[in-house]
Amino acid sequence: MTTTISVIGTGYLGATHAACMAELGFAVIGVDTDPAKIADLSAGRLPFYEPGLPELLRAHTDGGALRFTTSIAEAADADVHFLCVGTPQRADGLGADTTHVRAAVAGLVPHLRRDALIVGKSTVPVGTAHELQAVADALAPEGVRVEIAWNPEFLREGRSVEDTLRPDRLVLGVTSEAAEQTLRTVYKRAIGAGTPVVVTDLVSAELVKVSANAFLATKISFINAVAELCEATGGDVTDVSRALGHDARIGHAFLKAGLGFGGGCLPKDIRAMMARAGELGVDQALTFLREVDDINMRRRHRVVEMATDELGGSLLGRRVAVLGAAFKPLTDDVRDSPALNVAAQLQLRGAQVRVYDPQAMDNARAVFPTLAYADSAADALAGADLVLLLTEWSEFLELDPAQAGDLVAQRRVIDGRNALDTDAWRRAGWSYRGLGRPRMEPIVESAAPVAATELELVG
Ligand SMILES: NC(=O)c1ccc[n+]([C@@H]2O[C@H](COP(=O)([O-])OP(=O)(O)OC[C@H]3O[C@@H](n4cnc5c(N)ncnc54)[C@H](O)[C@@H]3O)[C@@H](O)[C@H]2O)c1
Ligand SMILES: O=c1ccn([C@@H]2O[C@H](COP(=O)(O)OP(=O)(O)O[C@H]3O[C@H](CO)[C@@H](O)[C@H](O)[C@H]3O)[C@@H](O)[C@H]2O)c(=O)[nH]1
Repeated sequence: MTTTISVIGTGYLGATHAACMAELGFAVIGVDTDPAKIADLSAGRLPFYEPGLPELLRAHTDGGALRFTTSIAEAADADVHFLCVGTPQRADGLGADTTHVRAAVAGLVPHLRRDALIVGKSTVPVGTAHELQAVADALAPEGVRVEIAWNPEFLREGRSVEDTLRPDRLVLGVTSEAAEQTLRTVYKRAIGAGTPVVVTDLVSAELVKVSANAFLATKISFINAVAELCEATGGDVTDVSRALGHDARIGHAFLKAGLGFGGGCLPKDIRAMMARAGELGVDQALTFLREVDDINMRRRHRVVEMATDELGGSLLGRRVAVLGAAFKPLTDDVRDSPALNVAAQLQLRGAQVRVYDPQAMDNARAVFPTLAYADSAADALAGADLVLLLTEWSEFLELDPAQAGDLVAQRRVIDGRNALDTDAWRRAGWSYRGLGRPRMEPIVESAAPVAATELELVG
């Protein structure tokens, strides 16, 4: 008999998980409270940009292994239920809003007709799984036993299919041997021979997830703090980072200095972790995360300062091309996007900003409708006094600096991601500023190289 899986919440995480579970051979039902999202997914249309996912979605909705509904009752007969609903930052503070995970469990459990395993994948404050178990126990129909497990998700947007089908580790927070075996069976086709599986309790599983994101955020802010030092001293953070990364104990990953981290996860998760530590009376353990957050936000202000400085002290009426709106390349996600934050700050200070992003234009318009948007990179560059690269899409890294130079009013670029080929841009007559790097002037090629014989004569 085919195992049936339900996936509750079909956003970036849930839609990916549902399609990948169908790819692994299960019958999958995806449930979401958003009817527009469900209409799109049911028709095989992915309502966001994620490489490789549209093909999986289309294949399995067409093939019948994957279907979607707004009715949680229809999920009741599944063998395993994955919780993938949002846990956004609470409007009234820094903690995570767990309303949706509670609502999902409270919505599902009364419909269950047999024992069930509900597996949390959302990122939650430590202790949530135990609270959900209490909710489930209170609402379970007579004779039905519901077990909550926690299986945190580590996928990265832009690589979510690969990360789901070939995870670098699995964390199974369980309270019974049976739950562990069920999850091992579900993931059997995804885990290669050497994939580590860490089996642990609910609390530790919840903690792994927030700790992983806090560590990644700390690594980025560490190198961005070094960038601040470089800016004060004339050092080049890209060289410092490269040299640091060669130490195998440190590594190159997540050591790229620039505009810092954004997105729907890292910023909210470090704030939620601090808030939870406060609630638990151990806030001192995580006060350093306040610094991590502050360093990160300072980078955004620094780019605005640099832009003002480049334009002689005032942004008023100056034309600024902003390349990038998504929080990173390969996604259309603009949640807490550093690029959009900078674009909005520039506009507030009187600049005429034109933003272009290859995938995130609709989402950007929805969040910042008053910003001006260009139809293409070339359109954004036309007549610009200053160019800002804020999301390192390959389309921008592949721009021909000479052709780009013909479009702008002034050949000045600020590379907020330290990603451009500096020499190529400088040789095309651009002045270049990166973050945590010295200002670089255009390279003027000398017209006639000195002949070797002349050098010998001088020697
Ligand atoms: N996006 C990622 O890369 C990623 C990776 C790992 C973990 N996570 C975590 O996964 C969770 C979801 O993140 P996301 O980025 O997919 O968010 P999202 O906002 O894209 O999706 C959440 C979905 O849940 C739906 N929803 C809310 N309440 C519901 C309910 N009661 N029943 C059914 N559906 C409901 C919403 O309509 C929405 O479609 C968060 O906890 C996040 O921290 C996200
Ligand atoms: O050296 C680096 C690496 C990343 N970033 C920035 O950090 C942010 C986050 O990047 P990334 O972690 O790749 O994006 P997410 O898709 O948000 O993934 C993170 O958040 C997910 C949700 O919790 C987790 O599942 C992933 O493991 C975790 O990497 C982006 O703004 C990047 O531009 C840097 O500034 N420097």
